[in-house]
Amino acid sequence: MISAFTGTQIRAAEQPLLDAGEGAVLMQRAAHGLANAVVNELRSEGRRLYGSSVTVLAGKGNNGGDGLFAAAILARRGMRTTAVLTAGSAHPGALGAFGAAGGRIHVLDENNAEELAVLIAGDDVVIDAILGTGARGGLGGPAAELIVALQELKPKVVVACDVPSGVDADTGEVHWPVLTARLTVAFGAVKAGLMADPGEGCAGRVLPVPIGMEDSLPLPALRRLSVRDVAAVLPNPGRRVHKYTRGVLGIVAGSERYTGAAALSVEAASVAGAGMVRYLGPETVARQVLERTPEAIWEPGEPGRVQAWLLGPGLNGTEQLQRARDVLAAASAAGQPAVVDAGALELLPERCPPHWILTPHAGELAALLGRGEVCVTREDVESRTLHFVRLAAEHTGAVVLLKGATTLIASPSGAVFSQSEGCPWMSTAGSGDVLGGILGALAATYAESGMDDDGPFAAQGIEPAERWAAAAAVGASIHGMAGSAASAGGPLTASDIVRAVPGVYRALMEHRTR
Ligand SMILES: NC(=O)C1=CN([C@@H]2O[C@H](COP(=O)(O)OP(=O)(O)OC[C@H]3O[C@@H](n4cnc5c(N)ncnc54)[C@H](OP(=O)(O)O)[C@@H]3O)[C@@H](O)[C@H]2O)[C@@H](O)CC1
Ligand SMILES: Nc1ncnc2c1ncn2[C@@H]1O[C@H](COP(=O)(O)OP(=O)(O)O)[C@@H](O)[C@H]1O
Ligand SMILES: [K+]
Repeated sequence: MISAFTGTQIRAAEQPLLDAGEGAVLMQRAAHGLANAVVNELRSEGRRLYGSSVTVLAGKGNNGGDGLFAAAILARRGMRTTAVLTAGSAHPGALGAFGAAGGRIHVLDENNAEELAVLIAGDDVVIDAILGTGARGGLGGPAAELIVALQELKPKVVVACDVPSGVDADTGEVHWPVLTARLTVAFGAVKAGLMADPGEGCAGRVLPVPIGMEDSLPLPALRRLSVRDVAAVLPNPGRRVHKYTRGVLGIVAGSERYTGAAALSVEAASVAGAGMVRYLGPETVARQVLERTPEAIWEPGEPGRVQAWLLGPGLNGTEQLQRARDVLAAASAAGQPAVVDAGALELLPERCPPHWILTPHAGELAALLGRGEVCVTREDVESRTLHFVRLAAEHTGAVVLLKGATTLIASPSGAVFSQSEGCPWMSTAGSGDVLGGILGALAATYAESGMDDDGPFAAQGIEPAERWAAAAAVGASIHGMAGSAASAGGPLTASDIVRAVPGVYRALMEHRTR
């Protein structure tokens, strides 16, 4: 499990060490971690350190101090080093060390941003150490000009010091312009803003470097399940199971207009481990669903028993909407878990049970919040994903899974998970319907006993109030892994994601036995 913390939490954890006069030691550890990361990045490209060039963009705070100390280490190891002081002044000790190691210094001013950008862009590595956790807002003036010009010139390798400057370490909000990093070296722990969009999109790979305050960290603001975590909680049918004990999922999806959504979600649920899928919908749609997944059962009348529901993909028309309304009311009364997507999001009651999982994309989340009189646009949600997903979970009382390049899952208890295994090729029609099917299958499987204190989530130390959010994170992770496997770097269809799901399960099961 990767845990992420806000800048405020990390500063609080550092405080006792700072009070004990250990600040300089922490900074040295950070600088060594950053310098080593630069060395490894160059070596991974088969480059020699000696004679390679690095520029550090250094702000006036401790972030700039970390960058300058790291550059001093690199200068002593044979790199040609340059510093650009973006605020005129810099951490005195670090600047002294940098000068003593033989680094060249430029001071950014109103007139030289473009010229410096051209100079820097030719270097092998650029270290962004302008702003860290102490930033208020983003870059302005000549520093912003420098970053805009540099971004256009596409420097070879950008390594961000702690966070890319301009990314809010607590929230992932981005104050443009930001220099997109290939690697972000995070000191002490990963910052929450590196695991939520749009911040994550600027950070590249994130490498946490311990600096000695890790034992004092509080509960994380955000968590990400690793492959090992997902493997550990994956339902694994025992010898005595049968289809009903494995979990039956009821699906209300599709319509005459959107037949494919029903077909995709039913097939995805079937391959993602549901014991059985009962489909509820018009006969014309059901025929196509069964053609693709003959294993599913069509329920023209009163449906048989289920452990969980998936409602919403491709939902349209009076008859299907009424069916979904009835099922939601029944599921609420019976205390059954439900995954609620797309068209069914409009049918939700004001407060939902905490074991319902809502799966909006940014536009749908804006509409969902609008029902509670929070007027926001899709763009607002996209620029403050962590804030709005939390707000939606708080307002609805349900688990809210916000889809995107990074998928955020907020529990009404306040816990948030972040998964990012997918790839941009997955932004294709029907991809969300497949996710719905996977989540539905997991909900049906976990419904009976998965959430108990002797279940798999408890064994991973996940608190009862966070377990349904963790289950949704498992679904997002499997969906992302299946999409990336199906893509292998190229385009894909939603059907390809479905076909890749069993392979992902197999790989995870193997992981478990290792
Ligand atoms: N605590 C520790 O001992 C350790 C901390 N560590 C490192 O320190 C970093 C935090 O350092 P920090 O607190 O000095 O703040 P930092 O991120 O460098 O930036 C703030 C500076 O920039 C300025 N500034 C603010 N906003 C601005 C803006 N929009 N545009 C322009 N300027 C702006 C602000 O000046 P002001 O405006 O307040 O005069 C201030 O001087 C952290 O990310 C990690 O790298 C590690 O070494 C481990 C040990
Ligand atoms: N850029 C991206 N990178 C990775 N995954 C993405 C990206 N864009 C979208 N996705 C994923 O693709 C799916 C799209 O779902 P959705 O918007 O509901 O599409 P649809 O309604 O067409 O099925 C979500 O699971 C989302 O997380
Ligand atoms: K930085």
